[in-house]
Amino acid sequence: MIEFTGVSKVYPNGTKALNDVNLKIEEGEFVAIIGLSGAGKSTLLRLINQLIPATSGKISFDGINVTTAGGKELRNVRRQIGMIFQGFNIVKRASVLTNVLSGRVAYHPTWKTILGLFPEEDKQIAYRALQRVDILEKVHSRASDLSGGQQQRVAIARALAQEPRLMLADEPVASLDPITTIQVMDYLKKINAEDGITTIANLHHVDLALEYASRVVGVKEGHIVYDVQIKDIEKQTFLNDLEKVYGRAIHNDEILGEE
Ligand SMILES: Nc1ncnc2c1ncn2[C@@H]1O[C@H](COP(=O)(O)OP(=O)(O)OP(=O)(O)O)[C@@H](O)[C@H]1O
Repeated sequence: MIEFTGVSKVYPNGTKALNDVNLKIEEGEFVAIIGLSGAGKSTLLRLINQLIPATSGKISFDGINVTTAGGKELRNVRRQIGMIFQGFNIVKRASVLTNVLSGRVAYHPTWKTILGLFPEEDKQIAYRALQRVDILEKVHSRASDLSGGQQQRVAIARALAQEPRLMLADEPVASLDPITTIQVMDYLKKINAEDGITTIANLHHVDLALEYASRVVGVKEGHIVYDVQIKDIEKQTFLNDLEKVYGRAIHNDEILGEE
């Protein structure tokens, strides 16, 4: 579904964030990207929907070269990719419904969406998306009145309303407490399992990666240094392997479940 071939990213200030990355992700996978702060995880994620452009190499999404796509073709790719951020990125002064309906904008002419003219069918899609994350009762609340975990669920509902085939989650739980973290990860996993939506999540906690992902990819200094299918590995082997990614062993107190 997604293929990186020799992809590098150098930011305008000269920072080499990714260096000759080759990576293939198949439909339906739940991939956790792990690595130290600054390793290049966010860059890797954002290249997929061209939030940032690659410096060299090729990224394809279902055979479409997104690195050269523009206009209609790029819009078509982006429509299929939902995105969730650490800071939720929802419009706080707007209602929950308005936020979720914004996931539908790519399906309509801009002038209609600016005027808030969404067809009834879209509202039904938004209600269903909110139901999936058990927050339908908040549909008319102002987003700013919700807790962080609830706001992230609204963000997931907005991404779902887009009817995506791929979900990119950039540190989706980094701002949440451990209990809310589990809830949000459970929703992402459920959506991946039930809808077959391919999911790629940057995660700071390695035990979340181990528990929720089907595959873990480790990034270090812009290179992919680790790539494992979770079903093929014992927990202790996985923890030992993390030295390749973090440059040192992981201690028990760095694991969420041990906090
Ligand atoms: N817009 C930018 N301009 C210049 N350098 C950048 C920019 N964005 C990221 N970088 C640099 O690129 C490198 C990779 O950053 P990236 O955000 O991809 O890492 P990360 O693994 O996601 O880190 P974190 O876990 O802290 O979010 C870092 O050295 C970072 O400082």
